[in-house]
Amino acid sequence: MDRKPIVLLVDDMPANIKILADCLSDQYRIKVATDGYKCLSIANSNDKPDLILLDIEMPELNGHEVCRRLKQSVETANIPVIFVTAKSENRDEEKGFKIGAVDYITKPIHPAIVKARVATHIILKLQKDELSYMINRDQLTRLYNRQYFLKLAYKKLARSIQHERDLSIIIIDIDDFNQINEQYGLTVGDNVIKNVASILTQHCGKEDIAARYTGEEFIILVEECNLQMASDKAENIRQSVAAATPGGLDITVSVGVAQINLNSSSFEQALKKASKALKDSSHSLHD
Ligand SMILES: Nc1nc2c(ncn2[C@@H]2O[C@H](COP(=O)(O)OP(=O)(O)OP(=O)(O)O)[C@@H](O)[C@H]2O)c(=O)[nH]1
Repeated sequence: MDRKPIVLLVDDMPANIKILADCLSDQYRIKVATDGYKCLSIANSNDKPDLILLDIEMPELNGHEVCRRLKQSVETANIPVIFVTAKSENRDEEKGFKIGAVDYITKPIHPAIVKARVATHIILKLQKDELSYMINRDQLTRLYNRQYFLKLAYKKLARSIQHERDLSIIIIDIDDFNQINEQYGLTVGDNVIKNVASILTQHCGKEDIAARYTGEEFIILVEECNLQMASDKAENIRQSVAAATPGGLDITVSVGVAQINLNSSSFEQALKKASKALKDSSHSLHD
């Protein structure tokens, strides 16, 4: 773990925040919010907390409402919330869990208990993050795997339809890859795949989604990109791979491109089109 986990402390009383921060600042990076809106804004930022300690009774937006909103949004639903509150009745605690909290700490604060509970939930959160990273990625290249790519692609497609933004796909296939394996062995083959993945990542913008689609085939979903732009990008990738001699070998890739018709065609149709374009281009390569 190369970064300190982030704990967000939310309480309208600065004195309470100070007590919690004194318990936790040795081990965690601390962020603070003195109202519910600030908490939601930090939780939705790029530098998200790994855990939120949330007071319940706050003016304007109370802790229950904040927790509900956090759990309703896909952006923030997986951030664990612990209520830290003076409300100590069993039914209060039960309500906290029903809303989606993972734990419930009652005031007055006992530093050792806060530390222990925070440690437990931080470990669980980090393990969960690691697990979902592994589930969604291809182990060799660290690109997204096909299943996760398709999940993200459908979301992106819906967004592109909503905002009427062009969307294109590029398929990239390493030529004669079977021969590389047979001639140089699987380890060299693996390195070639890794190198090609890294080259195409260099051509991807922040909003592009790149994945390992099959063994020696990659796919990129490019947002705000029409057919011509996608073709240019694909050609740049093709030339970069040819120039890079991945693993010391003269590797070439074939590319296929398709723009998704947001009005009529489906994602699957665009995939078929791109695959056909890829086949046509690799046939012409071998003709
Ligand atoms: N080294 C290595 N080989 C893999 C991996 N995944 C799949 N392969 C191999 O990649 C090869 C792909 O073979 P083909 O689909 O015939 O690909 P090709 O030789 O490029 O043929 P075309 O796609 O028709 O141009 C198969 O032999 C797979 O066993 C991997 O992770 N590492």
